[in-house]
Amino acid sequence: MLDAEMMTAVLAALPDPAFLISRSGKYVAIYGGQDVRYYHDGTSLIGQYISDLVKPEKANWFIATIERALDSKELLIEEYELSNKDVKGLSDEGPVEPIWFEGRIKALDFKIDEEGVVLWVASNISQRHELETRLRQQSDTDQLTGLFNRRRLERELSYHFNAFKRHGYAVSILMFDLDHLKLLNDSCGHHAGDQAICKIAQICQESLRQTDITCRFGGDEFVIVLPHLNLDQANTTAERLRVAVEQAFLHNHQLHTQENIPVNISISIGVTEVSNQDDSYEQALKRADKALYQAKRGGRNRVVSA
Ligand SMILES: Nc1nc2c(ncn2[C@@H]2O[C@H](COP(=O)(O)OP(=O)(O)OP(=O)(O)O)[C@@H](O)[C@H]2O)c(=O)[nH]1
Repeated sequence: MLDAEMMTAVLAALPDPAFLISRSGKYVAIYGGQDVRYYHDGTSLIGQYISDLVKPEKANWFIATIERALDSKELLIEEYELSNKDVKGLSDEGPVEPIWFEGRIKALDFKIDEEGVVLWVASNISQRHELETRLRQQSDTDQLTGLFNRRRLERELSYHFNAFKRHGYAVSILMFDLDHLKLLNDSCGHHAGDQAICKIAQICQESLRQTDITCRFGGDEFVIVLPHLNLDQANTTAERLRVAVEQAFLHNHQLHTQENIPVNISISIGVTEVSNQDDSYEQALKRADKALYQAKRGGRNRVVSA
């Protein structure tokens, strides 16, 4: 059997720090987590209160989580970010960058100083978190342009469609397509076609608001979701974008065929606003697609709304 001394040694050897924290947020004890590559020494925290050590917003979250663990008696698993700069009184020795933690929090069935206590094991998951973030970004991003891809667009449309239904704020959609890209590819080469696609992506990013969501839908088709813009405002935005593309290629990025004939690049845009009659975002997207088709049929380099 293990004696008390052995138990103390076992607890001290725990790879991840394990805190005992009371309902009021007092650090009662800490065990393990002594590898400075992963953790800061937390012994200076003992006897102190979370609310005195971290900013109010974060402290409130810690206290609420402790209360939830105590009241539910369930094992809670929570991810959170913390830097030693966020916690008063921690030494500088240890990781420099903020750490992503996975906290495993469980109520203990005894009290200390008449207060419920939880065991809070904080594991450093920064590497895993960074990998997850990178993978999520990659799976949401179009490789050529760096814009969001169709998969991410569907998520955004779904989110804003539901928000429209619930909160009633306007949501508009632009769908646009390069004019005569095939001709450009054939006369100037595929690389010039790629360059034109990238330049247009850049123009979108420069001329739209940060809250607008620009996506490469596929090939030479793009979709932009404009939260909080009604049809009139979306038409104005579309026209501004059309002109910006036309002007950019006319003045700064004029492309030429191998015979040195200038090639004018333009886009055709379909615009629509999500309406109460729409049962799904797909209906609105189809409307924008039809308007785009009309813009092409009407002679290209124009905006049509539906
Ligand atoms: N360079 C390049 N070309 C692409 C890419 N994706 C699609 N295309 C080409 O873009 C052309 C798109 O064809 P369409 O949209 O039907 O026709 P278009 O020539 O653009 O003519 P309109 O859209 O009718 O004005 C096809 O020839 C595709 O091969 C890409 O990533 N790079």
